[in-house]
Amino acid sequence: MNDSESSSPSRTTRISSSLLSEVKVEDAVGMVLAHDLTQILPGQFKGMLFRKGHVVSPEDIPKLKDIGKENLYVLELAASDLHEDDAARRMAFALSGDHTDLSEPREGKVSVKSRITGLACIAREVVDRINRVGEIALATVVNDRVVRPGDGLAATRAIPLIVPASKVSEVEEIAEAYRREHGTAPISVRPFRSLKAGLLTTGTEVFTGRIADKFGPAVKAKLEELGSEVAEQRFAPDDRHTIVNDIHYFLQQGYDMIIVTGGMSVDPDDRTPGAIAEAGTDIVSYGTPMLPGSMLLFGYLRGVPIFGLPGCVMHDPYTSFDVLLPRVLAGIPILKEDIVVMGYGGLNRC
Ligand SMILES: Nc1nc2c(c(=O)[nH]1)N[C@H]1C(S)=C(S)[C@@H](COP(=O)(O)OP(=O)(O)OC[C@H]3O[C@@H](n4cnc5c(N)ncnc54)[C@H](O)[C@@H]3O)O[C@H]1N2
Ligand code: MOO
Repeated sequence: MNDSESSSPSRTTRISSSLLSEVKVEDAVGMVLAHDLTQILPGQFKGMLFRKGHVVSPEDIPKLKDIGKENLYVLELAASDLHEDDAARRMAFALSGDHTDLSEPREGKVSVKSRITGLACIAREVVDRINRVGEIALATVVNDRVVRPGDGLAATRAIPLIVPASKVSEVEEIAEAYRREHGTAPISVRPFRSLKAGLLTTGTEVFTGRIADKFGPAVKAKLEELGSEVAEQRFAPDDRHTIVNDIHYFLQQGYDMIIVTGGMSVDPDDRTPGAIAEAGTDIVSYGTPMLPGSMLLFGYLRGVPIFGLPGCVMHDPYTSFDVLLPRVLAGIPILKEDIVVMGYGGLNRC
């Protein structure tokens, strides 16, 4: 806050080109609140006690004092300024695109939410540029996160109650430039395609029935959760030739994705990576710098995405498969560099 123009009974402050006059709570009966007022009761409640536009009544006075309000603002907004609610609304509108919804402003914040189950697409460079503008805040989830209907993607807020409209215009220009260049908004959601996968479970111990298959149910559950399915599961012993033949069989069936499980590490019986290569796969990466899931292989066999899944995918709830599968389902091509950068932050409980 800047200069104060008078003291008692009310103090007037200039913010940007607007005037904020303070009125003692006792003198505010009949007055219209200029912004939402928040109450925080640690462990119990955090939210609005009074909404912007509320007309102060005598019964409100003790409640206002309980949340520490001795004075309230009367606002004279200049044409070149924006109230926090309008600033947040305009920024959220400018930034958000496909499959998103906007909330109403609450306590100066507008939330951008997903309308569907899909992959959050967040342009990090835009987020950073906007947060360099100053006096405004844009917080988002990380790019490529799986979101469900109603999940938050981003929230916008002005830091002071009043911001120069030029700050918001700057945000709108950054968002518009991104849209022009990329044909999509900086914040959007990509829907998942519904793919049919061929699943080949390797391991002589499973093939011969020594142990029950635990990989099938785990992979099926992961695909179904995102709207895809295992169309057919086959079993193979640890024999390279058989694995190659089964992969080719899946290709002939026209499945959208091929998943081979087990036999991905360093034992002599681990035949899967060699078989996937021999089948003719363009291997993007064998080895993924993430734990669990470091022995995962990803490639394309005549354009069909193919995974080699290590044993941990059957055991650990979150592995490199959970990072890459949603991207494949969203139709995003996986490049070597996408896998290289998974190492930073890629150590999960393992
Ligand atoms: N010396 C090293 N040891 C391990 C390494 C390594 O680099 N050096 N990598 C580790 C990592 S990381 C993983 S993950 C595991 C798993 O690798 P594999 O994919 O080769 O798994 P398998 O050897 O085929 O089996 C391991 C384990 O899981 C059981 N299994 C496999 N498939 C099924 C199935 N369909 N249903 C039920 N159980 C299954 C199998 O019987 C074994 O008990 O390797 C680490 N070790
Ligand atoms: O493929 Mo394994 O993690 O990395 O457990």
